[in-house]
Formats: sequence, C-alpha cells, structure tokens
Amino acid sequence: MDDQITLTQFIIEQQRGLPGASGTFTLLLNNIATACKQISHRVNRGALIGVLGSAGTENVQGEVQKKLDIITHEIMVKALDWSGHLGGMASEEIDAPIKIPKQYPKGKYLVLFDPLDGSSNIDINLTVGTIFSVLRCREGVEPETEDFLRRGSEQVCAGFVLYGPSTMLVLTTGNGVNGFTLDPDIGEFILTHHNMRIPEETSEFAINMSNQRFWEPPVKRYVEECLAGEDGPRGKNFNMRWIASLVADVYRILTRGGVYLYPYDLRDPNRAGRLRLLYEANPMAFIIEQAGGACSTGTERMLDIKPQDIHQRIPLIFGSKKEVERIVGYYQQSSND
Ligand SMILES: O=P(O)(O)OC[C@H]1O[C@](O)(COP(=O)(O)O)[C@@H](O)[C@@H]1O
Ligand SMILES: [Mg+2]
Ligand SMILES: [Mg+2]
Repeated sequence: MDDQITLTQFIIEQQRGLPGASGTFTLLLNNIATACKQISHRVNRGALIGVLGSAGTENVQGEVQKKLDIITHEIMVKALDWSGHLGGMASEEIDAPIKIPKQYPKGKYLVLFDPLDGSSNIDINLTVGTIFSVLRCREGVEPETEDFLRRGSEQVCAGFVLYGPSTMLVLTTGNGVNGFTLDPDIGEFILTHHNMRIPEETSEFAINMSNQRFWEPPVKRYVEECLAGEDGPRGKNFNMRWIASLVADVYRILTRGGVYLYPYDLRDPNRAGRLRLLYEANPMAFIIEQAGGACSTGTERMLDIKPQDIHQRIPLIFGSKKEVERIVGYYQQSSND
C-alpha cells in the first residue's frame, strides 16, 4: 500500500529537526532491526535448522543457556559492533561489557540487550523476544562498566521485538510508543500500531502464582483482593494471565491493559528479584511510562533507580497506572504498620 510507513522512514521523520541529529541514531536502529529480522528467521525455522534445545552451558547468572540464547547474542553483537555508532554493548548473556574491536571507530551510543527473552518458552513454541536499551556515551572513549550503570530515565531509546504469530517491533524514543509489524514479503517493519496507550484501569493481573507462599504482605493482599472478585473489596472479577515471556506479557498489557508483578520474594532472600534491571526492567519501564502506564519496584519508580551492578536483579511491577499506584500504596501502608 502506498501509505505504509516503514521503521526507517518513521525514525528519520522523528529525528528531522532535532538539534545535532547526524543520522547515526537512524543507522543504529536499522542495525538493531536487521539483527532482529535475522533472529526472527532463526526462531521461525526452529527444529528445521537444529536451533532448539539446551546448549549445555551456563550464563553469567548461572542459568542454563539455550542454543538460541547464544546464537541470538552473537547475531546482535555481529550486527552492531562494526558500525561506528557504538561505544560499547552489554548483554544479559555475557559477564562484562563487550568492547568494540579496535579496527572500528567508536560512536556515541551504548546498547544493552537481552537477546532472547522468555527462552524457557522456545522449545514449546511460544512467543519469545529481544529487548534493547540505548544510552548516550562519551564519544571516542573506551567505556568502563560504570558508564553502563545509569538510571533508566537516561535512556534515549528502548524497544523490544516479539517473535510471535507476527514479528513485531515496539519502540520509544521518549515521544510515545509505536508498534511495527514485519512484512515478510518485503522484509520491512511497517508502522501498524500508532501511539500505543495503556488503559488506566484493568481487570487482569499477571503473576507466577506458584511463588505465592514466598510473597511479601502487600503482594499477597493485592492478589487476594483480585481473587475475591465481585464479593471482595474490589467489587469486580479479575482474570489472570502469565506467559512467562516478559515481552509477551508487556505486549498484552500495552494492548489491553493489565498489571504484571514479579516482586521480591523469599525463595532466595538474597536475590533482589527475578528480572534484570538493565536488560529487562529499565527498557520496559521506559516503554510503559511512555504509553501512559507506571512501573515500580513496589517502593521506588523504576526509572529513578541508580544501578549498582551490570547484572543487577530487581522487583518489577508495571502496567495500568491506577493499579500500580494501588500496589505501591499497599507497600507504603505495610511499611508504616
Ligand atoms: O519462570 P518464571 O519464574 O515465571 O519467570 C518468567 C520470567 O523470566 C523471564 O523469562 C526472564 O527472561 P530470560 O528468558 O531472558 O531469562 C521473563 O521473560 C519472564 O517474565
Ligand atoms: Mg529476559
Ligand atoms: Mg534472555
């Protein structure tokens, strides 16, 4: 169709007129989109090309890696490191930040990514995704780990790609949230979901109920009230969904509202949460806020957290604004008691 807008056209249009825009950001996003098209192709071929199953290795966080965790990490690095737009990268799958090879110029951005989110779902053919976050950095200087430890509010861009029935890219550059669907016939992401907004109220929650006995009182209270339905204090029935792919749960909430909780729990009291601050919570928090929702740890706004460690974990609560405010209120009441 003549009126279709591609991802590249959309970014160029957004960048036009911005002071100091040199085109490198557009090229960077194009490289990320290209990497995600390659990943989409691999995920889609699945067993036909032998990419499913475990790799038999562990990542830096002690999690067993799937073959696709490693393949997708390598695709991202290869698509990005030569381009001259980046000062460095950090991946959920690798211990330390990834340096740009010496022969290539160093650019003004840092990219942080979870190359394959929801990878426990890959062998059962459910939706998985790639999450990315872009920060500015000092140009021409080799970044230190400290350069990556920046508050989520400093992100210049965040996005994720869903490898589901359609492959979709969801993006914010701080000016709302837009969704693009990959048209496999022409190999382009096309703008299909303009200015995505999360409804303020909801009747749907997402939490891994198997951890219920380990939750803290505010989360127990919130979920109990939802489960009590029409007869309880909320006076209405709630539905529950848990896909165990953050990308898919975020996309559902962007589309029809809802709230997602992966709170601190007492299974391993030393572990701050399940999700990673830099590769998962921060990019999603930026997207959720830009779509009119809210994102919190339960006690602090996610985008205000000063990271302490590149692989730091964090409690994550996000979604429809009023619902998140209610849960934060329960945390406040519980700390006052
Ligand atoms: O199996 P659990 O504990 O419900 O965890 C599910 C969560 O873990 C994650 O899969 C973590 O992502 P990775 O697959 O990148 O490790 C989230 O996407 C998801 O919300
Ligand atoms: Mg993940
Ligand atoms: Mg992952």
